[in-house]
Amino acid sequence: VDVTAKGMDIFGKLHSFNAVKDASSSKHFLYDGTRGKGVHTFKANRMPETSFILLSGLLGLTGFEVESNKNFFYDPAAVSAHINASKTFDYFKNIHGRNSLDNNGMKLVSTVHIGDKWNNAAWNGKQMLYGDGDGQRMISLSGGLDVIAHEMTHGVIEKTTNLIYENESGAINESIADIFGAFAENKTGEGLWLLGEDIWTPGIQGDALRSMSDPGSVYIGGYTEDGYYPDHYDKRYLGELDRGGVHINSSINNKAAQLITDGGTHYGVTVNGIGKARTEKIFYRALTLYLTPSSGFAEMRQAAIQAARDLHPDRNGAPSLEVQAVMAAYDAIGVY
Ligand SMILES: O=C(NO)[C@]12CC[C@H](CC1)C2
Ligand SMILES: [Zn+2]
Repeated sequence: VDVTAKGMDIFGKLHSFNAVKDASSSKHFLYDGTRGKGVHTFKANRMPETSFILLSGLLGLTGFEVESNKNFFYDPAAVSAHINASKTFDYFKNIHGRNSLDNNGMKLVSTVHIGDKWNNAAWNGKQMLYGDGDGQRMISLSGGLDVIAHEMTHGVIEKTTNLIYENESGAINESIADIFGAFAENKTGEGLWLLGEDIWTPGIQGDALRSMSDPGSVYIGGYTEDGYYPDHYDKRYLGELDRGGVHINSSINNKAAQLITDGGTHYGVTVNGIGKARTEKIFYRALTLYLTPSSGFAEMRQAAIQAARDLHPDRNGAPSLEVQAVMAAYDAIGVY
């Protein structure tokens, strides 16, 4: 039976959400049958992430039902994952008309409390997995809506272009995950362009895992020449660490997306921004119609221009403002 349940998220905020009540045991579970084929959230009781990722990927293991006491749920990490998965489902449905990750209502399965103080989250091809963080570097990653939407976008990418997860195509994969992570979270102000800011270093305010508007403001250590995330194609990481820099070079395309949205001058190139509503449609169309599994930065530029031209045709032979913004943004990050 679909019921409305309540619970606190990891920030102590109270939420009401859909759950189901087992008729016989009258226990409630974190299953929301109102979105696609369902949003179902489990817990792993700190099973090591390596075995969980393997078993869930291979055998579809999902972990244990999260039970409530009457209809109040006392597992904040699970409540956060459940709420944020639902919000991301609604983002793809309402903004892009996409019915879950596969556009066929695919059930959204998440499992929290994976590993012991695991500072990470992952999409394993079947479901979302969340660590609790170590409490210093990160707290439960299910509390970060941008992180959850980032992971779910990996699922969307897999069901559409399936960009190869290494080198340039992997960086575009990561960047698209960041882009829709940011747009689904839809914060106003600086938080919009920060990734993981809600779950990153609880002791320090204002920092984040990555910045899309100012990649070079986040230190990444010895990967790049200056030790900071790159904000230009000429500064890309060319080594083989991080599967050829997928989480490093993604920042270059992230900067292009931020310039297309907000506008700005970058390395002397000025972009006139077109806003979030048009930018997110351009990237969604580029992802679902024009990118291919091996697409790198040059192909990303062409796909975004073509998508922008479809949505905002040339007028009297001149490119629309939206197409001009895309071209200028990719010029600004050195991708021609
Ligand atoms: O970029 C990622 N995965 O590909 C991250 C790294 C930290 C957040 C959770 C997982 C995002
Ligand atoms: Zn990712």
